[in-house]
Amino acid sequence: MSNLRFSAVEAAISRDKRPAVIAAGEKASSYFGKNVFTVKKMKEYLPKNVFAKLTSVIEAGEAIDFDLAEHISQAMKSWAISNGVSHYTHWFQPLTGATAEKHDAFFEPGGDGVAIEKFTADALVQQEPDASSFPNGGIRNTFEARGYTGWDPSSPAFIYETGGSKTLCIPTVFLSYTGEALDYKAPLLKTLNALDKAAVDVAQYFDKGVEKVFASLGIEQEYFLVDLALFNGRPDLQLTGRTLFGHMSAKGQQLEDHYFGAIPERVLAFMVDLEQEALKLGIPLKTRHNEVAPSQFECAPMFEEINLAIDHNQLLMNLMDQVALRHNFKVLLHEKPYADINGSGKHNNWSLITNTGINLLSPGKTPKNNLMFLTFFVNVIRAVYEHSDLLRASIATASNDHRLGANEAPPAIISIFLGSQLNAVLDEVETARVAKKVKADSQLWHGIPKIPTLQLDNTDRNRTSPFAFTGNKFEFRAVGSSANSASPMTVLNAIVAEQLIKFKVEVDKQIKKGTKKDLAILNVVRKYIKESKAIRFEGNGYSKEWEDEAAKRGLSNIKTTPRALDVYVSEKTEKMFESLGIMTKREGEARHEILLENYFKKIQIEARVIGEIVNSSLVPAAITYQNELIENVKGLKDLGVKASAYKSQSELLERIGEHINIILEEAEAMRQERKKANVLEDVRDKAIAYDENVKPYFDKIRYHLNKLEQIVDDRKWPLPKLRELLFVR
Ligand SMILES: NC(=O)CC[C@H](N)C(=O)O
Repeated sequence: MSNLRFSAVEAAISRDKRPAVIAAGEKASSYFGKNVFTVKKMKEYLPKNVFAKLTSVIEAGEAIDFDLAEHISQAMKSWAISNGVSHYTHWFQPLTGATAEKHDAFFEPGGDGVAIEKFTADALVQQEPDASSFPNGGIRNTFEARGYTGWDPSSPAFIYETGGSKTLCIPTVFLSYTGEALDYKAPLLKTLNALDKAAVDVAQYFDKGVEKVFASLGIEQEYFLVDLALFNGRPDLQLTGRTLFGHMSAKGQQLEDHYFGAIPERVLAFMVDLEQEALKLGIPLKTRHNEVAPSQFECAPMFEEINLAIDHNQLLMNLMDQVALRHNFKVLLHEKPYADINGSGKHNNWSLITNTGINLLSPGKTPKNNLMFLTFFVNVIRAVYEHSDLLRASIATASNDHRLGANEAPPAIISIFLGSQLNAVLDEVETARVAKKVKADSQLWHGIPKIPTLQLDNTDRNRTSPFAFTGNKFEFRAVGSSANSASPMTVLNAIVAEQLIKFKVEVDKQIKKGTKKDLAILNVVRKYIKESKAIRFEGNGYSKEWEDEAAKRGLSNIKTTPRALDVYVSEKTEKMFESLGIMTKREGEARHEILLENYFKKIQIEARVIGEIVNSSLVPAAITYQNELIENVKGLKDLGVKASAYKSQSELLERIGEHINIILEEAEAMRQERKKANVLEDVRDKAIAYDENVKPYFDKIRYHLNKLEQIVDDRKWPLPKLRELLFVR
């Protein structure tokens, strides 16, 4: 078999289909967190008095001083070295979307041929990577390259093992020399403080015992697996993460036989391996299953504190990639690797939890608790209503644009699904007659409907909703599978913090005027319910009626990234981020520029790959077959066979010729549009040009290539077909 396709198919077919699952041989609980420098391990490695000091610092939420950092660095070093670690690195999340690391050895020569293993507080707390080589939106120039990574003690250090080498990874933020955030983590951490303060202030209306509120997050991660050899046979998958052409396999997901089906053994072996590695890193993976599309799967951990959950998800994506290779699989985290079947999301399940263990988005059993629930619930709705465009922007990428609006992924219109029960509750609160003057507490509660205890997930499911309430949390479903969740979660935390601050101002104003506290709260809650009604939608998010209705309600429907991102630099957004101390105007502008740049570069790469595949691979294959047909028809004619006997062959020849011609014409026209876009100076103009003038060619070219794929001799088609990518495993 000569061509790459057939050798790839052969390699994929001959893999061991029933590999033995490598079991850890121990209970998962015995190795959970084995590679994490947990508080328990710190206790083991730190002197008693130092550990006591650390505990009190953590409890008070104070900063760790240098002396304490010195002790921790020594403890960390001893723990790491006793586990066979040779190097350490600051592990950070630049705006590339991936994680970054630069390793340094503990080893240090001392002179006289002796050497020691060294790690100091300095090395733990701060490092200096080159900031200009990372996306920085003009904040850093090549000649002023300095940037800093700074230790985030709220996320524990861990040992990452790869290729027999072990590295101590220290989670850090990444800032420019001038102090601007150049990463996803720094703004997220800032939102946590803002949210904590705003939520505590409101929670104290109900419970003076609440001293801390944190956001929790559980991230469902969808992904595709494809055999490594087949993946390597597709330059488009390799370079862009998605197939840019390929006729849909005759059998796709239409029989719905894959979802929750039995997991193929080869895939299961990968999953078990992944879970074991994840658990060692303290990532609490709990769920695994087949997703809807063929070769699509999902894994999900238990929820955690939001900063940790996001670090863990970033780590998990690395781990998935690494572990998959051991099984000769490639993990596809792209939102839409295959055009006509489901794409992949990263559903973010978000809630608010108090230090007293109360989930503020879980309806309570008593009327008082219900009012607390309603307060937070309605404030989140109001916040999403107010900043829906910003939430849309927070999930906008070139790859997610392909996913939104079809195949169980939410549309670009942001709306909230509450489920019939809670919708009815809000309607009741809105219209209930509440006594103007409350003599006794008991009277007030007439205005608050009894909320039935909602079991987790007992609300109906609406897969077309971007933001759905699921019993005791909100699920932001629009987040793409390859995203760093810190982007949408920074926005969500911030807008809710801003909203809670406004709420308290309004309630306090009423209290000052003499309204009883609970009534004042209820008044403002009712006002918010009325104001934010437009964002609530229970129906089919894909329908044309909803598009029209949403437009009438004033909700925006921005389908592609370049324009969706505009809101990042709107006055409203800048004011919100600045007033909460999360991002300065300059940081916002830099982010906007980085995202636009990322967008046009992604489309530019796709366009180039299409050009290359068309010209050097698929069109030549079609021409080879066309030549065979020409010979065939000529031969028949020469033999004197009557024309009606090769009429279809002649027509086939014509069809092939027409498709080839259109493909070549369109590819050339696309190249010309690219050239025009490339000379545009302004990055927004460039991104829009790529979106509106270059991208439309993709589907046109794909259409004709797919037609060719169906008629050209299968033996001559050089690149793996979708049916092979999706079903050979
Ligand atoms: N079953 C599901 O939840 C499918 C979700 C879908 N894959 C998405 O893109 O979000």
